[in-house]
Amino acid sequence: MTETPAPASPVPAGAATPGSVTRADGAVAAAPGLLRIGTRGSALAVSQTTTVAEAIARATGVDVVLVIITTHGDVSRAPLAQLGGTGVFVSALREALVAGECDLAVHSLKDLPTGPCEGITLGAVPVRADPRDALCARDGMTLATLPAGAKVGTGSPRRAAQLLARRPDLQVSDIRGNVDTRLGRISDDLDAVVLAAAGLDRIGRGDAISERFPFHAAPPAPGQGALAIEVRSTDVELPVMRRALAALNDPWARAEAIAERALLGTLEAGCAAPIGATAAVEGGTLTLSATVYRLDGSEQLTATASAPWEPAMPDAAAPTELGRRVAEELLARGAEHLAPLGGTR
Ligand SMILES: NCc1[nH]cc(CCC(=O)O)c1CC(=O)O
Repeated sequence: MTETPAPASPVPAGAATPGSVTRADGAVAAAPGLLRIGTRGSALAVSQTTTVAEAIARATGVDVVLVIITTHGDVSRAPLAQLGGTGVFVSALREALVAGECDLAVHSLKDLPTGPCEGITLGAVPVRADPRDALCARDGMTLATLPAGAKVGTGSPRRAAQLLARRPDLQVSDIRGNVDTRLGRISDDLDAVVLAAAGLDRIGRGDAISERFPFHAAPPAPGQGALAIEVRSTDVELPVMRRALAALNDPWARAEAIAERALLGTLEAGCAAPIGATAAVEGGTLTLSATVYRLDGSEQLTATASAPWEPAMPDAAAPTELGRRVAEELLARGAEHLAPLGGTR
C-alpha cells in the first residue's frame, strides 16, 4: 500500500484538543502549558484578544488566559492629540510583557509607535479586518446626504481633514471615549461620527455604519484594521510560541501593515498626523498609496508606488523599502509644509 500524502492546508493543523480560554481578574503566574495574553480592557480590545486567544488555544492545545492591563489612554479623557501622541495605549502592555506579567500582547497595529522596542518582537499580524473608515450617521445618512453644516465628531486630525476636503461646510468637533460613548453622541448633539469599521465590526456594531468610505476618497490610518501580536524576543523560538505565531500570522496583512508603518516611520509622523495610507497585494505586486492633508482639508498630496512581493517567496525588505520610497516622494514634494507631521509624537 502506498502512503497518501496529507493535503496541503493553508492553516497549520490544530491541536487534537484545543486549550481553554479564560479571563483573569488579576495577575497570573507563568505556568507550563499556559500562555498569558495581555490586553486592554475595553470591549473592543477584549473582543479582538479573545479571537486571538481562541486561535492560539486551537493551534497549540495549551490553555490561554486573558490578562487585562489598564493603559493611560484608557484612563485619560484628554483629546487624543494632546495625550503624548503615539503609544498611549501601548506602553503599559509592553511594560507588562517585558516584566513577564504576560507572554503575548495584542495591540491595534495602528496604535503602535513606528520605532523598534527593546526586547520585544512583532510575532504576528493576523488576517486584517476591514481597514476602512465608517460614517455612522443618524437616519442612515451618507456623507453626500448629510445636511449643510451638519455636525460630525472625530478625534482624528486625518479624519477631520478628509471630511472637510469632501464637505467643507461640515462642522467637525473633537470627540473621545470608547466606541459606545461615541455612538451615543449621534442624535444627542451630533449628526454623525467617523470610526474605524474594524472596531465596529469586531464588537458587533456594524449595524451603526451608514457608509464605509472608499479607500481613494478617505485612505485610512496606516495599519488600521490590523492587529499586532508582540512577544518577548527571547521567546520567539520556543516551540509553543512558534506554533502559536505561525497559526496567527497572515503574510499579506503583515506585508501591507509593514509598508504602511514604514511610510509613517520615514515621515517621522505620529498616529495623530493627517496621513492616510493603503497598501494591498495583488497578483504578486504590493502597492502602497499615501495622502498627506492640510489640516483644514483645503490641500492634499498623494504618492503611489509598487514592488514585487509574494507570500511564497517574500522579499523581507520589500514592504519596508516601499514605505520608505513613498514617504520620500511625499517629503520631496513638500509634505512637511502641508501639515505638522511629527508634532504629536
Ligand atoms: N485610535 C483608536 C483606535 N485604535 C484602534 C481602533 C479600532 C480599529 C483598528 O483596529 O484599527 C481605534 C478606534 C477608531 O479608530 O475608531
